[in-house]
Amino acid sequence: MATEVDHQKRALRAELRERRQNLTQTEKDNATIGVTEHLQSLVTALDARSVACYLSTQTEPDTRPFLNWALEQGIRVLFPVSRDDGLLDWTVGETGDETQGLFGMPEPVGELLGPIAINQVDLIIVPAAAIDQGGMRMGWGRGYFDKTLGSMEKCPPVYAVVYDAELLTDLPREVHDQPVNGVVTPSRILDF
Ligand SMILES: Nc1nc2c(c(=O)[nH]1)N(C=O)[C@@H](CNc1ccc(C(=O)N[C@@H](CCC(=O)O)C(=O)O)cc1)CN2
Ligand SMILES: Nc1ncnc2c1ncn2[C@@H]1O[C@H](COP(=O)(O)OP(=O)(O)OP(=O)(O)O)[C@@H](O)[C@H]1O
Repeated sequence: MATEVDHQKRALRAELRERRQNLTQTEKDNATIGVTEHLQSLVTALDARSVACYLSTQTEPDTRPFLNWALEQGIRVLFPVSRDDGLLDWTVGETGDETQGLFGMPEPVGELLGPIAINQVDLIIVPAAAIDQGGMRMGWGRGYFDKTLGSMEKCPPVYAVVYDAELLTDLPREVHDQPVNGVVTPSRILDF
């Protein structure tokens, strides 16, 4: 049954999605520069040798320049592959090809490593629609990262990537929602 919080989340997602769609190419290009720089600083500060990170869509802050840098550095990158049971498989995308996964998300093509492969990384970079000042995360509504993070015994640092205007005071919250340790925006890295 859809609850009041479900409705609030849905309305907020629609607003945030529209805002992203209205960004100009110049605004997106400037955001990419900042996000790339801050993701590189984060990986360097944590001395992460392996990271989990998604391939961004057209409207998400662009993770691709960061991913190219990470691969050049010899960092192992695990990419999420959506499964229809709500869990995420992971792949290093050794073929170099990209495809559209479930729901049209971009995914690399490669051997599927299964949900527990995520336990091997030093840093998890997650997509989000918004983050609040306490570090609670709202995603795009399929619960993939809530389930993944909620099932991990020992979780490395988790950072979300959002635009600055998506750092909100308060978010509607459900019991299964998982917080992040920090957030990367075009203008800064924020630790909770
Ligand atoms: N680039 C990228 N890859 C990712 C994610 C992501 O957010 N971004 N995911 C993060 O979990 C997973 C896929 N999650 C998804 C979550 C929701 C919908 C989706 O279509 N949701 C709504 C509409 C969203 C909206 O309001 O704009 C729908 O069901 O119609 C699709 C995939 C794994 N890969
Ligand atoms: N740990 C969990 N176990 C079972 N169901 C869950 C869990 N986490 C989330 N769900 C279900 O998934 C659906 C989406 O949850 P929610 O709106 O919090 O997702 P989200 O954080 O926006 O999505 P995502 O993690 O994919 O970005 C809800 O119906 C919720 O009940």
